Amino acid sequence: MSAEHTATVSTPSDLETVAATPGAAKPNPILVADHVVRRFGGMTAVDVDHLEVQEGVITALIGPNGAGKTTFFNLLTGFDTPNTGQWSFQGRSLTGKGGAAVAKAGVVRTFQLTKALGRLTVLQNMLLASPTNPGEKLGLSWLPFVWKKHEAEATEKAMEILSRFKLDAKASDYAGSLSGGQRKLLEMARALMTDPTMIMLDEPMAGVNPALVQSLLGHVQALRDEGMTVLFVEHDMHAVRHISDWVVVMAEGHIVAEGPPSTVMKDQAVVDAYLGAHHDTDLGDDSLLDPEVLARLEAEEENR
Ligand SMILES: Nc1ncnc2c1ncn2[C@@H]1O[C@H](COP(=O)(O)OP(=O)(O)OP(=O)(O)O)[C@@H](O)[C@H]1O
Repeated sequence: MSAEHTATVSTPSDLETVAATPGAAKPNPILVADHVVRRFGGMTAVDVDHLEVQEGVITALIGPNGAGKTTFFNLLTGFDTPNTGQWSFQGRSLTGKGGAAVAKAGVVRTFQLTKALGRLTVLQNMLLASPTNPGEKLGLSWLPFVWKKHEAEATEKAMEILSRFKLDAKASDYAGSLSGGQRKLLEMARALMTDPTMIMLDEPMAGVNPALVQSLLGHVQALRDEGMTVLFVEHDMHAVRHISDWVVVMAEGHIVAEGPPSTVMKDQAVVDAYLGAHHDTDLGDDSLLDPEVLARLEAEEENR
């Protein structure tokens, strides 16, 4: 984290004064995007005029299928190139930077666990996500004591993160043998190997057993409470309503609404376009976030 950002600690209440309008200015924006356009042939997948993501809060990016959410994520994280547009993180331009440079700047995204990664163990997955061996920069990584020290440190860090997500007992299991919920936890755990300032989660609740959704939500909130900025794409509206501090709605490539979940999810245009009949149900039973209940749910999930 840069010096200028350690000085300011944002909390969700800082958003109370922000206007619920597309492109609204935030008190402490960590990511700012302007005029980001991505076309595929004649089709415009993303056309975001202006977006500010507030530091230290959980922002959900929602919208119907094909709205451009994943494409926008890919652009911001250097995995795709826009036709036009600029964006910056902590005041520094990230425009045109590739995935590795974006990660180095402190922005990391989760990826779905692919088949190939499923054939590696949980610990190997974690070590693959570890930042480059510092010895490589100096051309010293071939020296056994340099790489052994790095490997030992990375393993220790990986095991610490795995234990936070209660996956340490699975360290030597093949990642492919994990349940849907455990895979999502591993995706999050992998992302934390780089000590990010901001984490971007692509559908963290997809394919997760409802019992474990509560646990995942708790983990995401814990990251925010530790000061991390979270931006996540999600279709599960209960999850969005329950943990988001701010919601941004995309449709046909544009940002069509943004605001606190209570406001955005009542917006008739958003409800009609997207949320359907169950928009007013909040899954948010905080008693389920009780650590003992969570431990039981996680144990059940593990034994499945
Ligand atoms: N590589 C590509 N080539 C051509 N068209 C693409 C490509 N990637 C995305 N698109 C199109 O761009 C539009 C936006 O897709 P995108 O996946 O970003 O939407 P999304 O909001 O993430 O949807 P979903 O919620 O279904 O994941 C869609 O019409 C999609 O078909």
